[in-house]
Amino acid sequence: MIDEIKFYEPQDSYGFLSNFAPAPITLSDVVWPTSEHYYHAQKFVDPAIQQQIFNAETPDEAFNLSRQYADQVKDDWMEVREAVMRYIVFEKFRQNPRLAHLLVSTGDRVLTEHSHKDAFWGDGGDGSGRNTLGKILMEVRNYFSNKEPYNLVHFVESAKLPTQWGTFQMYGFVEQATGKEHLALVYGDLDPDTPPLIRLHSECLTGDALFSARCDCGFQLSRAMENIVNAGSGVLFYLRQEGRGIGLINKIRAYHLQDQGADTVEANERLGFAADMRDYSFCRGMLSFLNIKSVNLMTNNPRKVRAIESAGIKIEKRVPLQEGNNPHNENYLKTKAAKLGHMFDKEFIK
Ligand SMILES: Nc1nc2c(ncn2[C@@H]2O[C@H](COP(=O)(O)OP(=O)(O)OP(=O)(O)O)[C@@H](O)[C@H]2O)c(=O)[nH]1
Ligand SMILES: [Zn+2]
Repeated sequence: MIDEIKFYEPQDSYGFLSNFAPAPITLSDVVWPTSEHYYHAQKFVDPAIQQQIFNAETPDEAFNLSRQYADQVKDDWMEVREAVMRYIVFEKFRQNPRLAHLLVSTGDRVLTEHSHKDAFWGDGGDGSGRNTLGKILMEVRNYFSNKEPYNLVHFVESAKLPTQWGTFQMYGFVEQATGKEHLALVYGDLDPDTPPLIRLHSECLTGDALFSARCDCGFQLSRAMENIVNAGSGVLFYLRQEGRGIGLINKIRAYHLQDQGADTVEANERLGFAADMRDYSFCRGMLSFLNIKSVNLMTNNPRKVRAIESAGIKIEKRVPLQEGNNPHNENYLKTKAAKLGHMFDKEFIK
């Protein structure tokens, strides 16, 4: 059986593939509301008709107008229509990164416009049609599938996550290079022109879920979520980089060495690891999915700041996140400051 996605109505699942889906496309300083509007307007040389189609309230109205003026369609339209469609479908996805991510996330499934009315662009309803639109979408998908940041993570699904601080929208991603599952918890509405308050939180099962006081992770996690809710909007990225990238079992090995006197950096090194094995480059994929170009980043870690910047993300402001200092993590925090360069206030680690 072929794995196929059939789409048609823009409000149905995979409706974003339809030309009727709202997807603003800017060309020569004007904004076309949908690819359908643009496509129909190109049939005419008369600028008045083009303008009328541009102004159509809905894509259905744009379609109907083009039928109304059928006798004025330009002579070579049948020769150029496929090229026009290819161009505008490509622009639709290039200019709407969320849609490009969703397109790439369809993987290698066959995309079919399931249209009873159309056997050229669609499948004709019974599968006998040419599905030219589906083929163009698959070509465009091929292009973005091989391109950063679209190939870094695949978005899978989103759902509500009510918490003690407020209700977040949780987005699930799969990192393409490793198969790891990462989360973005979005609170409130993100404005594309304002850098949101974000936290890139590396997984620490012991601190985040098991209340460990050996580190500051659990305390930072709750404060970060609280801060985001208080700010009115923001994103907590939960990155599956357990143990600074060495994994849970190796972190227990490292803790064992620390119980015997090693510090957090020495323990990693004795196990044959670098002090910090994390790679943040895939974060660009999640940020681009959320249309975030610059951020206010909650962290004390200068390596994280550098890594994020070198992954192409602009840090507008660093927001310190000093939480949970206690007798059990006193040495851990001091080592972080001395060897990893964490920027803590003197009072926090005294
Ligand atoms: N290998 C190792 N990992 C640890 C140890 N203690 C905590 N971790 C891990 O360190 C990571 C902490 O990550 P973050 O909370 O992002 O903290 P950070 O990189 O110090 O930076 P900020 O909190 O942003 O300032 C988590 O993945 C923890 O599992 C340890 O002693 N050894
Ligand atoms: Zn921790």
